[in-house]
Amino acid sequence: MPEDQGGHDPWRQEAVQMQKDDPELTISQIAARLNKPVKTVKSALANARKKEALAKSEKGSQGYSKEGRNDNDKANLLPYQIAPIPGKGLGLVATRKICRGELIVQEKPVLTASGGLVGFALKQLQTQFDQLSSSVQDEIMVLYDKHAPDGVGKTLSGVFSTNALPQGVGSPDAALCLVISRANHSCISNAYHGWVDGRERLYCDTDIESGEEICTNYIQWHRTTIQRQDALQAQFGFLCGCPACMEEETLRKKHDAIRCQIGELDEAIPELAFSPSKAVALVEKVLGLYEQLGRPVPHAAEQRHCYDAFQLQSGMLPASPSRYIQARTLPGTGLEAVPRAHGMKTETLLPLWLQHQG
Ligand SMILES: C[S@@+](CC[C@H](N)C(=O)[O-])C[C@H]1O[C@@H](n2cnc3c(N)ncnc32)[C@H](O)[C@@H]1O
Repeated sequence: MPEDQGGHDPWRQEAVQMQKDDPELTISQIAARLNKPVKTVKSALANARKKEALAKSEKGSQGYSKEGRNDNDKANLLPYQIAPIPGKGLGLVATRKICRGELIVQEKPVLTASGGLVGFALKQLQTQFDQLSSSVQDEIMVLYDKHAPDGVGKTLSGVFSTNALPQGVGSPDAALCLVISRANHSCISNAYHGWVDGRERLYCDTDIESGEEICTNYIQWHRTTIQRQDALQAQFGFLCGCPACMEEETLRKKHDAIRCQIGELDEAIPELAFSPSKAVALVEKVLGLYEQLGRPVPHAAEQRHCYDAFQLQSGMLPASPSRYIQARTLPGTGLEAVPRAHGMKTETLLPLWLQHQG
């Protein structure tokens, strides 16, 4: 049996364990520690991931239990599993409670392409694909292709355009990841993406209970139900039936209006960079509007708006408006360390900001 095609050598388990213990370790570092070729280790890890995903989805199809697991299992479990979701194909399901702000998974992309999700260079993509091991190629081609809903006639470009994500907000470059690709959409998503050091990250946006589906938001959030549904149908070919889309009409209209208002204020805040007190008042208003939606303020939104408040009040504005808009969406700005309970008055914010800066 070729070295990268399976087998039970102990080093394979050791490689998997090393990656689990320290997700920041690169394959080259693992290979160096095990004294194995990088290609062999890469292939062994991909095989192990595939087996794990398969075992999990088989478990899911045999009847996934919403009750969660006992405490002994919890320590060894990934916080998610890939499982069938009625009406949506496969999806990600929490295997335990996941807390707001927690990192759910971080992945190195298997394919990247410049030129965005639509205009990416197919040749560039195909060249990268051809250089991957056959097991990783298989893992890519089992992902969903929106142009081949019954799985017949899938293409690499179809799989890529269905699943790839921008490398950070507004980036023209796209990346394809094997696990994060399985996250389905909800207009009241409980998870969000971040791009850090060449890796795609999935974070928890609002607390997720064990057995609950982990969903991201595929489209612009600040839109009415009809606008969201039209966009999802056109771009991804499905009709959204999430709890926000299914709300009773009066409530739905009220929430649609709040979403649009948040969108307008969100755009107005960076424009007010040189009137900090007005801008901070808007930040407070936005956070209040989120609360009127009847659920906790999502973690990503709160981080972004607290970042606004800090930058505006401390006068530490990035050089240009576009830099500023980019910076406010970066995950891990550390501002979550500053509780909103402190209020947003300059005299409270400034010392906290300085403390935060070390
Ligand atoms: C990135 S994939 C998500 C994972 C996919 N369900 C799978 O089986 O691999 C996007 C596709 O998932 C399906 N999908 C995502 N969210 C959905 C939802 N809320 N309702 C129905 N289908 C959904 C759509 O077919 C969409 O084109």
